[in-house]
Parts: sequence; C-alpha cells; structure tokens
Amino acid sequence: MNALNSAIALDHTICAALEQATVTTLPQARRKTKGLLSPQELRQQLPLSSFLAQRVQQQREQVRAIINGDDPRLLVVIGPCSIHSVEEAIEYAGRLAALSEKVSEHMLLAMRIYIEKPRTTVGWKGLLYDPHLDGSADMAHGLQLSRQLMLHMLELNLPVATELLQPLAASYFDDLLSWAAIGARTSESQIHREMVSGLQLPVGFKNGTDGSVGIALDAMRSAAHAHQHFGLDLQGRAALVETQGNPDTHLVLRGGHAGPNYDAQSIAQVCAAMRAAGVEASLMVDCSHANSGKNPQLQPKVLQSVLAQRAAGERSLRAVMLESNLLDGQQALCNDLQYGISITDGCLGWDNTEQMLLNAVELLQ
Ligand SMILES: O=C[C@H](O)[C@H](O)COP(=O)(O)O
Ligand SMILES: C=C(OP(=O)(O)O)C(=O)O
Repeated sequence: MNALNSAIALDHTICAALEQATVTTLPQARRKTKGLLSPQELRQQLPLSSFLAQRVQQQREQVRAIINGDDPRLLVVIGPCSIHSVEEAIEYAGRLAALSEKVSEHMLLAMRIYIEKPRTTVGWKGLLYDPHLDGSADMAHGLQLSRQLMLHMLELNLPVATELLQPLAASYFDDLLSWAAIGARTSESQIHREMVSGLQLPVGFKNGTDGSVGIALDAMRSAAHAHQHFGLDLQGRAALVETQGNPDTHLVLRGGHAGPNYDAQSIAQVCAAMRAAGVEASLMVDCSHANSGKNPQLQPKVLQSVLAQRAAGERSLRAVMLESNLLDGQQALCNDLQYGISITDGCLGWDNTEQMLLNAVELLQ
C-alpha cells in the first residue's frame, strides 16, 4: 500500500468512528453567546434613503479626490475621541455643520463618529459595545443608536468618519461612511486588510503604536489586492467573502512611542519609503495621540506645522485628524458625568476648535 492509499484507508476509519460519535460541546468553553439582529435587519429598520445614499456617494468622491491629490482642499477628520452621549454628539454635529459651510472653500470637514475604541488593555469599548456605560453590553441597542446617529449626520450633510475595529460589525453601518481608519493597534492585522480590500470608501491605515510606518505601507499594498476571506453576509450567515481590492487608501501618521512623526524630516523620510514601496505618497497627520503627546491643547501647534509644510510645497500632506469635543479635556467614566467632556482621550473644546480651524483657513488661502 502506498502512502496515499494508507492515508485514504485511515480517513475511512476516522469517518466510521465519527459516524458513531454523538455531538459534544466541551464543558469548559469560556464563553456564551446571545443572538443579534443581522446587518440586513438593522439596515431595514434604519434605512438609507436614495437621497442620502447619493449624498454618501458624493461625500466619498470628495474625500477620494482630496486623498488622491485631485482636490487641493484639506480633509479634516474631526470630532470626539469617542461618542458616549448621542445628545452631545448631535449638539457638536450642529456646530460642526455650520462651521463646515464657512470653511468649505478650503477644507472638507468629516465628523469622527467613533463608536468602537481599541483599548491598550481593558476599558470602556465604545457606544457600540456598551451604550448604557454600565457594563451591561447592550450591543443590539448600541448598533441601533450608532446607525441612527450616523444617519442624522448625513441629514446634516456631514460626512461620517469612523475607526473600523470589529470586522463583523462593519456591515451594520459601512454603507453610511465616507472615510474609515484602521487603528494603530490593527494596521498589521490581515483580517483588517482583507476587510478594507472589500470597502467602497477611502481608508487610512495608521502607523503602529511603536511608530512603525512599514506595517501601514504593507497594509495599503495588501488592501489594494483582491482577497478571499471568512466573513458574514448581510443576513449574518457565515460566508466566503471575495473582495476586489481597494485602491483608495492612505497613511495616517499618529506618532509613536519615540515621539511625533509630523515634522518635515519625518514627512520626507516617510514619503521616500512610500515611493520605494510603490504606494501613493498620500498622508493624513493625526494631530492628537502620540503627535501631541496626548495633550489635546498641543493639537493646534501640530496643525500649524502641517499647514506651514503645505505652504512650503509639501503636496503629500492632504488631510489631518483632530480630537475635539464641546468642552476641553477628559473625565473618568463615573455615574455623574459632566456634559460635553470626553470619557476617553482628552479633546480640544469647541471654542478653541473653531478658532483653530478659522485660523487655518487663513493659512490655506
Ligand atoms: O484614542 C483612544 C485611545 O488612545 C485608545 O483607544 C487607547 O486607549 P487606552 O490606552 O486608554 O486603552
Ligand atoms: C484610537 C485611535 O487612534 P490610534 O489607533 O492612533 O491610537 C483614535 O483615533 O481614536
């Protein structure tokens, strides 16, 4: 008997044994599950009208044109570090929509609707996971609130920007987005690159928390390719997903453990690395996170540097990210939260935000 035949004989023995076996679940599994509605059901409950669908299409085209260097305006992805109160987010969005009209000749403002937070270890994971802020993990409600809020942003004519953290959650709301980020903690993940490869919208890959830019360049190349991967269909069933590849990706510089990476020397090095990797040198500078040493008040200084570099002719700097809220600072999650203040990273308050963007317009003239 050759090796192949003996493998087949062994296979038959295993099959016979399996036929007699009963289905057993290991008693020590450390999890339990609860059903959720499918993406299709949520989309039916909270539909995107054809009018708003057309709006999303236009917003995506505008973002794409900026990211690809065909529109000289600055893309500004701005808003709270995380959304924990729908009421506060709506108030912020109203102010941003009004400001957006004033600055639209020079900037395209997209609002950060960050409903998922990647945590370094543990902590509150966002509106999608725990909308009641009490550990009850009412994700069905989180999904509904998040989609409702995003639809409201579209009514206000604000492009919606978010971080896509849980690939299984993306199709509950990715039809509403004009821009998405893959965060510093997930740019190296093949699963996220596969997901991006199937998205019809511009996506920014962040450099790693340690400052490594190479992983984001690899991510851009991977996401530009077609993939076959495990996933869910809109009915929530396990599916083989085949993607076409996403050509509209770019790099987001957010600094790293060694410090900021938005200065002219870092930008020149990064652009050279991008060209060597064969990807378009298209950059967003995240003025927060390690680029501001997590001091939100330093964001205007980072923005100033980006604008000065653009004025000096640096054409790869096409977008910025800013963490901003109704009020300055950050507070710990508790039962007595102050209105308008972030419960994750510190943000710049509205008055400073508005002033910063109006000053920026002057420099973009
Ligand atoms: O942007 C938000 C935070 O920097 C990120 O979610 C990590 O937060 P953590 O280090 O507080 O967990
Ligand atoms: C978590 C974020 O950023 P990063 O992935 O850069 O830490 C964020 O932008 O909210």
